[in-house]
Amino acid sequence: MRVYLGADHAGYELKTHLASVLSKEGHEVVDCGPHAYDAEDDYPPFCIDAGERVVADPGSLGVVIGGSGNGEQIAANKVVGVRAALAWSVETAQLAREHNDANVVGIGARMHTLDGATEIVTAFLTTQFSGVDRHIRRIALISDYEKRS
Ligand SMILES: O=C[C@H](O)[C@H](O)[C@H](O)COP(=O)(O)O
Repeated sequence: MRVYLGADHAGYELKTHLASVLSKEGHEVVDCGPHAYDAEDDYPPFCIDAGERVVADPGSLGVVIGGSGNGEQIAANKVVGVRAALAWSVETAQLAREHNDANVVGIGARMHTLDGATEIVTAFLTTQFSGVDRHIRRIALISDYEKRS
């Protein structure tokens, strides 16, 4: 699977770790930056870029990483067609895919160990959307609103 990664300084170490782990697992990882550690950088451009690339590449998924994951999720969700979920456990990551068909996950690197965060991201990447009618209906309501706005 193609996986787009975006972050900021707070997520830089985890992004680097994930790029290595996911590549070894056979994923095609696209690093949307930052490409060097800069303690003063800002997450929006990197997360918006990751979100745009996911939308332009159906079947791909995105991971946006910061200190909390909150701002990263907010930024990615500004891209039309992105459904970014903040996941803080394996279960919330799985539900983001099963119920919400999320195509981007936000992760708070300061909230987890590297291994713990990797487990959450792996759960997100390996879980399928359930395709259940009620979830399709709810996602369509969100998309309809997005198209009207
Ligand atoms: O929601 C935003 C993220 O958690 C950022 O990674 C965080 O705000 C960065 O904080 P600071 O600039 O204090 O390192």
